[in-house]
Amino acid sequence: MATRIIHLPKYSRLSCLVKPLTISARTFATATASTNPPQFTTLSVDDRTGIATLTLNRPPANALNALFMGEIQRSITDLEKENCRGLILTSSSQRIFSAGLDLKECYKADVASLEGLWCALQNLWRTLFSTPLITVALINGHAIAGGCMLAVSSEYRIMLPNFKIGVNETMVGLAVPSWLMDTYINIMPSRRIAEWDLTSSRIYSSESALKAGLVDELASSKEEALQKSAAFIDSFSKRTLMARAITKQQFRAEILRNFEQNRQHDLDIYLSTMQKPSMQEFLGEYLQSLDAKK
Ligand SMILES: CCCCCCC/C=C/C(=O)SCCNC(=O)CCNC(=O)[C@H](O)C(C)(C)COP(=O)(O)OP(=O)(O)OC[C@H]1O[C@@H](n2cnc3c(N)ncnc32)[C@H](O)[C@@H]1OP(=O)(O)O
Repeated sequence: MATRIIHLPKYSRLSCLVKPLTISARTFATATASTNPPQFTTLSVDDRTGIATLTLNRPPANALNALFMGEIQRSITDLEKENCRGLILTSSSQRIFSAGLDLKECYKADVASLEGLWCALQNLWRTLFSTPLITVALINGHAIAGGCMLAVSSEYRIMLPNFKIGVNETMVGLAVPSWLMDTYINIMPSRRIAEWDLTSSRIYSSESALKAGLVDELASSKEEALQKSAAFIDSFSKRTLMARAITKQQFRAEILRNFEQNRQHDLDIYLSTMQKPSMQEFLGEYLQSLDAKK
């Protein structure tokens, strides 16, 4: 699908409202900046509605590596500049929305690659979480860990039935970073449940995720989910876009500030955990167990 960029009237330009965050040199060094055409995503924009659909397309599992995350991040930034109104994030797979971080790239990787991966995750999260665009995750498959992060960083979640969603971070031996904890708490009805979920690596079915408030709606097909996503974005009239974007920004500002203050520390924790021999040993076994399912 070709990328088409729409031009909305000047008053709907939202990107100018967002006070730029202080971006460290590291961000630029690791943002996988490239002029290459997208490899793992397709982006389409409906000229009539101003709604963009970004489709994740890195088979088989939409596992998040640095290049893929950089691509998603850049698409969001481009859409902001071009005055797009809303963004629907979905998957080309009929089974997997995203399986989270690419664990195959965490296994026996050198420090520079691990650092590139984690910084790309940080940068993608910051862009998605802080965007003034109205964001909907159309979860048409399993959404695990980093996949769940994409969903909970969005403002609204619509999921198809019979899939799994959740954060199994502690189970794989990684602590949930505080900024992602905050992101999860931000959408869950209770902090207590959020703590329970994240400490116990709880994985929900679509149906139980709806009951728990982790997702907002279920849809029986992707078509229905697309309609519901558009209806959510359309529920905000053009007149309210600026006010809502500023209000969203205010709600999320403290989480973003905490992240900026701790991002180096957060990276250090990830690097030291990943380089532990026991962690690498576990990863090798875990990857084998995924393969053994066949
Ligand atoms: C809000 C807080 C968020 C905190 C996030 C913190 C930072 C993020 C950390 C992470 O994301 S760590 C990654 C954790 N992810 C997992 O543990 C998922 C593991 N995968 C699965 O459980 C299952 O694959 C699935 C997603 C439930 C799908 O199951 P299904 O049976 O449909 O497919 P599979 O045959 O298992 O997998 C297909 C294919 O994909 C490969 N694969 C799966 N997951 C990953 C992965 N994370 N990284 C790399 N590759 C993955 C799997 O090996 C198969 O490959 P092939 O054998 O077909 O080549």
